[in-house]
Amino acid sequence: MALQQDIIAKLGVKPQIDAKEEIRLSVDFMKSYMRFARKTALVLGISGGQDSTLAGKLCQIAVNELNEEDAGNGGSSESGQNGQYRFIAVRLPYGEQKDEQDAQDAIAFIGAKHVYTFNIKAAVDAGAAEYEASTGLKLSDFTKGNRKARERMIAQFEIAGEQNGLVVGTDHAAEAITGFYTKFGDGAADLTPLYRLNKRQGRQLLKELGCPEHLYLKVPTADLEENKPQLSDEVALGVTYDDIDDYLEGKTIADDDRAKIENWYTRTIHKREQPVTVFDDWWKKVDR
Ligand SMILES: NC(=O)c1ccc[n+]([C@@H]2O[C@H](COP(=O)([O-])OP(=O)(O)OC[C@H]3O[C@@H](n4cnc5c(N)ncnc54)[C@H](O)[C@@H]3O)[C@@H](O)[C@H]2O)c1
Ligand SMILES: Nc1ncnc2c1ncn2[C@@H]1O[C@H](COP(=O)(O)O)[C@@H](O)[C@H]1O
Ligand SMILES: O=P(O)(O)OP(=O)(O)O
Ligand SMILES: [Mg+2]
Repeated sequence: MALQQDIIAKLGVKPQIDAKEEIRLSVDFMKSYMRFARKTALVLGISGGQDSTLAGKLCQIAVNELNEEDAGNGGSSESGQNGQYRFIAVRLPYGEQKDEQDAQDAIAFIGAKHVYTFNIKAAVDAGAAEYEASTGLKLSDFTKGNRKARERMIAQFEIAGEQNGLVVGTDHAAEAITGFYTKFGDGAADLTPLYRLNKRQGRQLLKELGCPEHLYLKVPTADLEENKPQLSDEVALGVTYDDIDDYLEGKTIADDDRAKIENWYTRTIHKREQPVTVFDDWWKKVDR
């Protein structure tokens, strides 16, 4: 119980939310951070899944409001340019994506005005071939999957670096607790507006925003492994998001599910920390 309370506090999860208030919190956070950082673009990969649909919609609302506020000030913003704020949605398929239509539906729902398609296949395959040629070893399908997530990260940082932008991440409490993301892949971002929400709270926000049902009821998948196409997160984790969400809301769940979640949490502490230094001792307290 003590660990559960500790995790809930660390991840900042509320047992109940008001969807309108949480939308406002995320939008205002992104607007004020963009003004602080003097950045004019938000960059995010849109996969066709729940999390990027939600984060993308919040980004679009944030830049629309910034542009309206600047126009209302007669264009007398710090930079003096009206309509300067942009949300850049990035499609990042590996070859052809089976659920491409969902990604297009997400972009339509978001109302994204700037969309790039960056096919990561050539870069991923070239890197994988180079690994095999240089080491003489076979690259596993699993590790090649993580390479895909990192290639997506590189593409987004390249766009942000060139276009005065910030990379938005979709990490939220139900992913953070299990460390279910690729370290320095989709785990790498400049700001994470969904942080604190669990999976069902994300769905609540999407409903409030008028999202088509098929996008927020979709089975969550990282879809990184060729040998296991569209493998659901829940199968890979061995625990359901309903159980993870209940746990994060402070409820009592079955002992074996609790044990699985806490085991994922402990094994992945390193992903939620900065790279370890001589000054760190968190790892000395981990019971392995
Ligand atoms: N949200 C999603 O659906 C999503 C997205 C991407 C990836 N994933 C999943 O996340 C998983 C990622 O795989 P992973 O976690 O094996 O790879 P990873 O690359 O994210 O993390 C493993 C790496 O972390 C480092 N590391 C491991 N233990 C460490 C420790 N104790 N201290 C410091 N560094 C350490 C090592 O460099 C190791 O290669 C996969 O199961 C993948 O399917 C899920
Ligand atoms: N195919 C994809 N196209 C664009 N962006 C993608 C794609 N797959 C993943 N992403 C981005 O990565 C995060 C994490 O995805 P998970 O499904 O949680 O692994 C996703 O929100 C997109 O921003
Ligand atoms: O991150 P996304 O958008 O791919 O959502 P999900 O994790 O639900 O697949
Ligand atoms: Mg996904």
